[in-house]
Amino acid sequence: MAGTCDCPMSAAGPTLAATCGGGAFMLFMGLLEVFLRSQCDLEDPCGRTQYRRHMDSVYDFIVVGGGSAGSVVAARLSEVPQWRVLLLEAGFEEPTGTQVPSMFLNFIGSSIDWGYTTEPESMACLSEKERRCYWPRGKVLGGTSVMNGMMYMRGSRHDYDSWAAAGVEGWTYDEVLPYFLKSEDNKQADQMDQGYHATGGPLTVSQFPYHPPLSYAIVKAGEELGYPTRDLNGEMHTGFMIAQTTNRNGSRLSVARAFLRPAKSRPNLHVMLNATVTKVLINQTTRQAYAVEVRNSFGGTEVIFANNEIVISAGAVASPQILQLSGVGDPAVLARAGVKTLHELPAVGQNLHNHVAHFLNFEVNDNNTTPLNWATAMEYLLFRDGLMSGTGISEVTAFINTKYATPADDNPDVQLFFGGFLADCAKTGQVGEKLDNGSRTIQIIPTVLHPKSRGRLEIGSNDPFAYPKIYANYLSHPDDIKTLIEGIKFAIKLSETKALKRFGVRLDKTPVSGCEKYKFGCDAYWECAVRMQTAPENHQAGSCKMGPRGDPTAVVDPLLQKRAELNFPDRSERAGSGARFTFFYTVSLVTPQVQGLDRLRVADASILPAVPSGNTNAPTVMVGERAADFIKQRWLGTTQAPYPLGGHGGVSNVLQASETKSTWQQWL
Ligand SMILES: Cc1cc2nc3c(=O)[nH]c(=O)nc-3n(C[C@H](O)[C@H](O)[C@H](O)COP(=O)(O)OP(=O)(O)OC[C@H]3O[C@@H](n4cnc5c(N)ncnc54)[C@H](O)[C@@H]3O)c2cc1C
Repeated sequence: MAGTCDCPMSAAGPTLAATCGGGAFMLFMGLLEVFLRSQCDLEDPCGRTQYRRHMDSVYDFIVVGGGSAGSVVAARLSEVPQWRVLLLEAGFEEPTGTQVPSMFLNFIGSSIDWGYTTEPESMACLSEKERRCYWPRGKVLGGTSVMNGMMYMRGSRHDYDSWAAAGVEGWTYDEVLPYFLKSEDNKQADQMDQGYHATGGPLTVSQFPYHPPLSYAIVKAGEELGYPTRDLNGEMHTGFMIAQTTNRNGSRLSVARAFLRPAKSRPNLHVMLNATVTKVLINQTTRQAYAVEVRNSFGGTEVIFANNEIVISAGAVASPQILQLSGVGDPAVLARAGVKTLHELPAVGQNLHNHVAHFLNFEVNDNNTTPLNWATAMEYLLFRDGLMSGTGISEVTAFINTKYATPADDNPDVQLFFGGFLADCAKTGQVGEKLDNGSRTIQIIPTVLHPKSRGRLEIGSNDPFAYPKIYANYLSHPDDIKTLIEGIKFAIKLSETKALKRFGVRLDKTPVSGCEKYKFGCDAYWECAVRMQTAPENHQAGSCKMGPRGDPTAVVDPLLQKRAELNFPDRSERAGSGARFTFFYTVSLVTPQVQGLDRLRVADASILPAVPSGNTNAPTVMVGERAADFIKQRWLGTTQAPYPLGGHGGVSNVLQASETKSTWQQWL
């Protein structure tokens, strides 16, 4: 394998044995870990980001959070050699075990997981302890891209066009597509829809090297029900697919690995780990953000100044939390928490939403052995192939229409995820080792793509280390329940196809505890089941919503100030299609910037006004790309300020969210 190990090893992070539950797994998983860490391309001691122990006191740009968006923003800004960029990340380096695709669930609940729980829910997660849903989020360089399922999904044309139709100018599908392409290095571009993929970007995109036989059977089952197998990031968004993923040669490609490691030698990029931003400092006269307060790795507090801008990329939970801690938010919320209001913006933390799902268990005929043993381990260690090089049948996905969606719109309302055949934990690694529960089960997980339920989050105190209160409010809108029930019925129909019957797939009809009083399978039963055993997806979005300038429900602002024609002729060579395509597109010169404040942006999943139809990593990377590009245009490419300067001592774009609707409508 490529790479050299001739550099100091990184800090280990949680061990695989520990992520499997310790004790009984110690010997096999411990040995496996030793072997994995000796593989240079996985451990990558020489390629890893160099981080600093001490910060300078002033930078041009400060990026808060080194996750899916923040890694992109920091890497792209530091392409400008004269800019000094600081990336502050609360977590540490990614552990080597996370590089193995089949271990993708292991790190949930480990020390690299923030491990948020919601406040007690009234209509969902009812069988969870205290009715709280669990929200894993990466606390590590690379953020949640270090613990996600790696599925590369962009969402549909309809998603982005609807944002634009709601006033989020500059974000139609045609306007965002070039930014997906900018990142992409698609290793199978020739097998995908032409004109929708690129090569040569930092983010390697490809199917996993190995597919369990059941993966093929699932897409065949979809065909039996009339759904084509197709590139779901291409022309159409409805159908089945063994998805492409962000893996490189069978190992996880976190966004940090893709974007930050290649930038590790840039002297103008400083990366700090174990550095938690506790607030952003805002000048009350100029209404400009000018510094961040950071708890550094020594436990001390420092103030670091930004000459130009501060970009908050701390994710859908922490970004609104940081704004509120900084005095930006709803005055009532801030007052309750003991934080002085500096800028009234009640939308901060509102509009929080997420895909919502239900796990259906099915039994399958199988020899009932663990898929992780010395044979699969060796296959991975030597060839980066076999079950460890993928996520089992979680690599398959489908976008389908229930009776509530119109197929002609190509705007499916349910995504199916699958689970099973995961080579994750084994006690002995012997061929024939039995699974714990004595039978092989798989899961089909129907997921509501356009949830109408909305939640919110708010800080409960001015302690920056106290988790915010998350009110997810799942399944509070009746349409979400109705759609989910139809998704469940489709999943059962899928299990009854010839293709899946060959594997003996059969629904586990054990009633969900608490729902025994309903006849199994009727709508009332399923409603009870999904409320008891709610599966919150991991696609939290919208808590710093992007909206038209002055929209009181929006936190950040995509106002189109000036149009510019940009040309990326190199895209045509990268398309891998043989067909030349060149994008001439117009872009907003203003990006998600906090409404009414200057030099403060938010760029991460929190700005998505409505969660796209699909997984959220690729859309978040796209947001990072756009943010970096717009910042470059502001500070390098324009001679005039992108915002109209107001009469407030040079204050730009001052517009209080408390202004009336009629005031903000005049901007539309
Ligand atoms: C289990 C799981 C599976 C998933 N599977 C998929 C999938 O298969 N495909 C897909 O597309 N998406 C998937 N997702 C979702 C996707 O990974 C996320 O939507 C995406 O990574 C979010 O990116 P972000 O930049 O908004 O936040 P994050 O990537 O979470 O980044 C936020 C960063 O900010 C840091 N931070 C937070 N607070 C502070 C602070 N105060 N100071 C400094 N740093 C701070 C955090 O530690 C973190 O590194 C999955 C998510 C989970 C949890």
